[in-house]
Amino acid sequence: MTDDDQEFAGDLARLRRSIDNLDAAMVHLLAERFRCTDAIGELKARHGLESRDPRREAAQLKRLRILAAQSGLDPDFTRKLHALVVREVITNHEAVKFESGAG
Ligand SMILES: C=C(O[C@@H]1C=C(C(=O)O)C=C[C@H]1O)C(=O)O
Repeated sequence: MTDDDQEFAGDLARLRRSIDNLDAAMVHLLAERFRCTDAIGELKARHGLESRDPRREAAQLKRLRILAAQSGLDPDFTRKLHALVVREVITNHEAVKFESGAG
């Protein structure tokens, strides 16, 4: 192995260790977020509120677009990620509503 090969292998391993740490953090952050949205789903079902809150989502998207631009993340990717997460949250809320007999 040349010095260049060794440097490459070291860089790749170091970067992949960071990615593994970041993936673990993302899983923990998402788990915590779903714990909060599950609790909100229970509250909404109990109080007869709609699962979806378009005004809240619009405010989140506005804020996320700014944060993405500030941190160098593609704002469109941020929008797609938000849509994916919220879609899952709404599915969970609808299930809770149905199970509670409010659906
Ligand atoms: C969690 C809520 O319910 C829905 C899910 C949202 C989210 O995942 O952030 C935001 C708005 C709602 O459409 C909420 O109203 O806060």
